[in-house]
Amino acid sequence: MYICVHEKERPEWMVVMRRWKVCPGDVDSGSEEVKTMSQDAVIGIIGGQGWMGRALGMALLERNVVSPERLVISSRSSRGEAYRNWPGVRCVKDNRELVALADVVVLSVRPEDLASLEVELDDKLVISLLAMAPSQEIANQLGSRRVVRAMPNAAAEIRRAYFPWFASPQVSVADKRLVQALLASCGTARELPTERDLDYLTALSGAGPAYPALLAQSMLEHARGAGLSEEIAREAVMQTLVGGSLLLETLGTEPGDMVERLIAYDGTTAKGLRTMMDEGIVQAIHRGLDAAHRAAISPP
Ligand SMILES: NC(=O)C1=CN([C@@H]2O[C@H](COP(=O)(O)OP(=O)(O)OC[C@H]3O[C@@H](n4cnc5c(N)ncnc54)[C@H](O)[C@@H]3O)[C@@H](O)[C@H]2O)C=CC1
Ligand SMILES: O=C(O)[C@@H]1CCC=N1
Repeated sequence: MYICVHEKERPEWMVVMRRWKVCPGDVDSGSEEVKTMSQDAVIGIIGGQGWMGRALGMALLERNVVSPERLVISSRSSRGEAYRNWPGVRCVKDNRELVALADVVVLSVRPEDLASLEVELDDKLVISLLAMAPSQEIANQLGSRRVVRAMPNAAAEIRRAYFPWFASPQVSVADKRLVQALLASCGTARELPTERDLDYLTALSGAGPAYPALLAQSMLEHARGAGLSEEIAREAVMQTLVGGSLLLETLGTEPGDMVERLIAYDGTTAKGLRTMMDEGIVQAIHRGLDAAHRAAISPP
């Protein structure tokens, strides 16, 4: 199935995939590089039934970035429940079989499972989603120097992840175009200049959806304590957090300016914010981000 969208309205992944001849009749046939990374590339996801692996696999299929026949996933059970509506997707248990089939291997197991992976990538392109595992460790463990580290977040499940990535020097320009197109299916993908930035963003955006969840939890507890019904408390918290975030994004306002603007009323908001700041909410957030960052660079 092919999607026809006006050039100006095409999302980034669609523009790139068209360059790889995904849509017939619109081929940049002048580039050998583009031909090499054409629709023939098979994507394998190790851990493709887990939270992140499944989110990426589903996004690739639903957005027609990869056809079912070009997707292979491995899981411990070999049964591809998550992919039952996509019979063309190959689900395997043996990661060596996946590696033999795939041109690009996405690694989406937990960091503690990395050491027990017995595969040899023979310099195939690998995209690791693992937190706390440096490129060098991935290269040593999997036998490929073409390593991309990418950091999704839980919002990949609804295609709203911030998905930064860093490529080792052996990754080619064509590889990078492919990576950007694959990851953009889950939200906003962005190449980073250094691996250091990726480690930092593991704490900020990788872990990020947990932070509004904590805020929502504490607001909800407070609303329940104030005697609101469960239904109204939940609706009020969710609509407020979503609406407030969309307001910042839509207006493009500097967050600090929005805080000042609301404090300037010198009313209820000012009382609430000043108390939270006097109690050390900003320092608590900074200390939390520092701790998550430390964990990202020196795992226990
Ligand atoms: N969940 C999140 O919000 C984020 C996760 N990450 C990273 O993504 C990676 C995956 O995390 P999740 O998807 O949340 O974990 P998960 O536990 O949901 O998924 C991991 C999957 O890998 C499978 N698995 C383990 N060993 C395997 C093997 N040898 N062969 C095939 N499959 C195997 C497991 O059965 C499981 O289905 C982690 O390394 C994590 O650091 C990064 C950013 C955010
Ligand atoms: O908590 C973790 O280690 C992973 C990385 C960022 C989000 N989840």
